[in-house]
Amino acid sequence: MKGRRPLSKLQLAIPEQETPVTNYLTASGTFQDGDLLLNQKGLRLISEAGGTPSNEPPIDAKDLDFHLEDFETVKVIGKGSGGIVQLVRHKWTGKFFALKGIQMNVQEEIRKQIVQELKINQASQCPHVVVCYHSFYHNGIISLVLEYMDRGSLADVLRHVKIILEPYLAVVCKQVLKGLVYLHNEKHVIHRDIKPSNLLVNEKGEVKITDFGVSAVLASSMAQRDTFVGTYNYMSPERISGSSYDYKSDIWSFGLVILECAIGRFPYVPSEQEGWLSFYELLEAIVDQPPPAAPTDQFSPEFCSFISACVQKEPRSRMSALELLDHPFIKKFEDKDIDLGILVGNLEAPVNVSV
Ligand SMILES: Nc1ncnc2c1ncn2[C@@H]1O[C@H](COP(=O)(O)OP(=O)(O)OP(=O)(O)O)[C@@H](O)[C@H]1O
Repeated sequence: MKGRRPLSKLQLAIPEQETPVTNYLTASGTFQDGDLLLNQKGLRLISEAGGTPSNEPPIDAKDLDFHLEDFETVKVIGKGSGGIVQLVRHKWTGKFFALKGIQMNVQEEIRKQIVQELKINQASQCPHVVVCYHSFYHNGIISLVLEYMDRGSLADVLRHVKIILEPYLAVVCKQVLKGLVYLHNEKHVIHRDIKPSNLLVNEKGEVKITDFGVSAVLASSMAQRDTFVGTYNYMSPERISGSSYDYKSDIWSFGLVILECAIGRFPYVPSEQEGWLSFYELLEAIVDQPPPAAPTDQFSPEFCSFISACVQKEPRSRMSALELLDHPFIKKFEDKDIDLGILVGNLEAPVNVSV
């Protein structure tokens, strides 16, 4: 197949920003948008009614101790389309965090959504969603202080282990589904960018969803304008074809990710073929072809049925995250005491530090 591009390069650049970021800066360099103030000292909400800074910031008092200068860089641990992710150490507490920097040269509409999502992010309290402890805005870059996940992402894990066996996958699925139930049923947000690099793992074997804030918003803006940054690979048929979509769109992406973990390759690339697919080939495959399935001769009926329940082309036919938690595939391994820590424990941590 000629003229094909690697899957990882299926990206479009963000167009020039329409409104310069400086338009949103106060004289002191603080970023202000409606009821939100963001500067080097962190995020504050201004009371909706009075328009003056609230006496009660929505974040814990302890978070106010976070200043960018209080972090020292240990090393760069990842690179995304929006910027780099560094492992940093908080000088006063000695604790390690992942500091993710995102360039703010985006259009006003997207910037507004980012700001909105940051509020949701800071309030998030679920053991299966990566905690965002704090956010800074400085010199055109938004920095997020995230919980450090010392085994990286599922994409990193897959690079080492190639495939993940069903018992371990069931444990991964259960945790991701709990995170999705939290996002869908409690926070009422669609993640929009479920993919292997957004599912993070730590040494304890905990799996957590990340990036439901900024990157998800960048991705979601594609439906409204041509500013999509990221990958189309895991997009549901309704979403990639520009139709309206809901929480079930995340379930499609989740099913595709889990199938990829099981078979060791992106499901839309046949095994005999190189990992290359143009955007239009991918679009055609996702929209016009039958959904991918787990090979019945290699996987249990429960697993095949689980994948099928996720990757139904008709969103209404897909199970919800809550329903999937009760699926026989999840139930099958529930009392087996499977420790994912054993699978990821042997993998190299991005750096040799204990958190
Ligand atoms: N909280 C974290 N703890 C540990 N590693 C992380 C953390 N967040 C991100 N990483 C690492 O950094 C990498 C890059 O993350 P980032 O979210 O910037 O981009 P991405 O999801 O890979 O791609 P894109 O920007 O296109 O969504 C991840 O794949 C992961 O390996």
